[in-house]
Amino acid sequence: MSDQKTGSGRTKQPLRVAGRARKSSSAPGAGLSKDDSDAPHTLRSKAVSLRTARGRTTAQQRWLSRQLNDPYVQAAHKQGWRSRAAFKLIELDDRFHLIKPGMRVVDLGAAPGGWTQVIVKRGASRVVGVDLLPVDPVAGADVIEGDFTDPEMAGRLIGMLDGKADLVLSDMAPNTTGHSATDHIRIIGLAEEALHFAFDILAEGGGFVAKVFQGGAERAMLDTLKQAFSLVRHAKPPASRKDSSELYVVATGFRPDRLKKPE
Ligand SMILES: C[S@@+](CC[C@H](N)C(=O)[O-])C[C@H]1O[C@@H](n2cnc3c(N)ncnc32)[C@H](O)[C@@H]1O
Repeated sequence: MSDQKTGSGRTKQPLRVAGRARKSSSAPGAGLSKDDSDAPHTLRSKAVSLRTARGRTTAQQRWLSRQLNDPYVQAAHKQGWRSRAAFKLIELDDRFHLIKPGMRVVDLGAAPGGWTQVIVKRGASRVVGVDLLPVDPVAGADVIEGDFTDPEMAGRLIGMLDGKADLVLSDMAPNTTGHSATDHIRIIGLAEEALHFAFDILAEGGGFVAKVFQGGAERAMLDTLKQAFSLVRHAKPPASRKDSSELYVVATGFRPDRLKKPE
């Protein structure tokens, strides 16, 4: 990846994690995921094991070849990010100036921890997160394993944060089914849950970012966002693959007074 000039006085190469990237918990030993969060340093060993399988070009091999030739995967490996997804947050933050030193941030769908690394590196003072998958510890953050949609999870995260949040980020993505309408509805469902959680935990003026897929069902969520935040934008960061319908909603300036009170 080419270096990013942030426009906010930040260094061009935003993070250099000392030493080699750690083994990621989201690098599934059993099979390959299409998920682009797959930790880059595990790919070579996957390639070796796939090469031992004789014969046809499988979808896995095509996926692996794409990963190996992806400049973001290579840059993540070199710079010590746990995922290529880290660059998406870097790009979103460079553009929208979301993370400020001393902030309290919630990271939903954190594994393997690329976004968590970025949040900590950019100066957040308190970072809590959750993922279905275990996440190797990130110094300066507390990430738990669990399902965000569990009824007790929101309360657990609120307890861990011990106060209001300045920023709620959701990079959660369900496993794709291949049926785009179904995938769209599932990811919007997760984003909506994240938004309602954000309503409970965000301080006035706070921000909310969530991954969605283009497809239409996000319109209702956008209406809610526009009501509750001063500014709502869409962004597809350059690191987001062009052939993916993924994009992010970025809402800033939370206005709790504008939320409809229950009757
Ligand atoms: C694209 S990955 C996140 C990548 C991460 N932001 C990073 O930079 O490393 C999406 C994650 O969402 C998680 N996820 C999906 N559904 C979830 C749920 N209901 N609760 C918690 N995590 C979930 C998946 O396990 C997956 O690790």
